[in-house]
Amino acid sequence: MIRDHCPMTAPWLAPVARGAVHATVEVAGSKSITNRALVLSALASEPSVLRAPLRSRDTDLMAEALRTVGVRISEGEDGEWLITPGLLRGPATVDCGLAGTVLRFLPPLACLAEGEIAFDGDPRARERPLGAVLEGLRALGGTVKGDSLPFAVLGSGYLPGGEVTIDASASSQFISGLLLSAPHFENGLTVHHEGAAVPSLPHVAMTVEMLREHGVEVDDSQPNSWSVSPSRIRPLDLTVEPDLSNAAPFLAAAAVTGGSVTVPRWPAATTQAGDAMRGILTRMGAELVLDEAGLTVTGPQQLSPVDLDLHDVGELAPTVAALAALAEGESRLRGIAHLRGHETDRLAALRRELGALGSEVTETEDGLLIRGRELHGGKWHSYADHRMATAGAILGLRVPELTVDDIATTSKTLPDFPDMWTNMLGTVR
Ligand SMILES: O=C(O)C1=C[C@@H](OP(=O)(O)O)[C@@H](O)[C@H](O)C1
Ligand SMILES: C=C(OP(=O)(O)O)C(=O)O
Repeated sequence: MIRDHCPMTAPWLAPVARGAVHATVEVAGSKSITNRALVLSALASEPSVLRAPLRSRDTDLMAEALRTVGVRISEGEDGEWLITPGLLRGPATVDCGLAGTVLRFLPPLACLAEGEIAFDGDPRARERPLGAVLEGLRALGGTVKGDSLPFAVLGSGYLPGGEVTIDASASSQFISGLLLSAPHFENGLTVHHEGAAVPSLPHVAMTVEMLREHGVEVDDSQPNSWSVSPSRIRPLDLTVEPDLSNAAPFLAAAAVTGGSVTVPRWPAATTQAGDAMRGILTRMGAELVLDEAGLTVTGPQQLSPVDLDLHDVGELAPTVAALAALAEGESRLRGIAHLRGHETDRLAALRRELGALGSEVTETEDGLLIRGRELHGGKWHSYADHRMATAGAILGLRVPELTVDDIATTSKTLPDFPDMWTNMLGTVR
């Protein structure tokens, strides 16, 4: 039986910054890297070690799902995950929660298991786009009952694989999910995308890089086409980078208060989409330094509006929308129609919630126009969306009497968020 994620009932009064925020904030591991690493470790030829993994609802769901299909995952003394691959088998039930990565990365892996693997998740997960993945798996020789959540994969321990064309314009995770399990498809995989542009391509680049780093040959030399040769996956020994998209609200705190926030261990090179915050904050007038201490952002007196195509980095949109609402002038966020299929319809949610605080927001076909205005307090609804909740917290730094209805929903990727936020504000001056 799949349970709904239980929201915290008491509304959270977002703390107001009484001055410029000055803090160093350690941010936990990347969700995207952790969940890819778990899948690859489950399919690797020998046991793997995952150091500093993200522990959150999304990553715990991924680990639990892999355990239910036969993978051994235990925790070491320093919080590292030790992952021992096993024979993949059903019957099993996978709870996807609201995690796009579990929903899109595990059906291909389930096709490699023997027996029936049933999938379900939160009510909203049933609405998130998925059909192209299941159709693609059928075309590759898999047996799938159903076209969206709940559905079941009837595995025979073997998937022929080969060539398939899908429309991945709703989510890059359709491509990443197929690629991650493809080394174990009998004939490997060539997946072509046909349709409007694939969003979030850095996430596909992350998948390709992690596969290559562990001995898998991937050809991504042609646009909209990816080929994976059948191969063994080398075991992982990986230290997970901090989650740069989760770091974004803390950096935003410096930007909106004219303060200064450092996030240690910011990687010099990365495939994480969150790294794009550097360019975005610079365009909004912040100063950035990347050195041995990490990334330090120092906010300007007044944020400048921006015109941004966020197609590649859509998961940053709620944070950027909060910044735009506090900037002077009109900002335009483009290329993010696919956000309508995220944890909630993020375009509608941002329009509604920012509008309710007095912001002037227009929803366009592929984004938002946001005019910075004096805002007033009110109730900020998070719609079970961790990034809506953190966007509310950013606004609350400058807007008194703003309450976030369900701050606990941040546990999807950042379980300590409320304490981290309050501790950061302990160093206001
Ligand atoms: O593969 C991943 O780890 C992700 C891909 C992106 O999904 P979409 O392509 O659906 O936007 C991103 O928004 C999500 O937060 C994580
Ligand atoms: C879109 C997101 O998550 P998911 O992995 O569930 O798609 C996100 O974290 O912003």
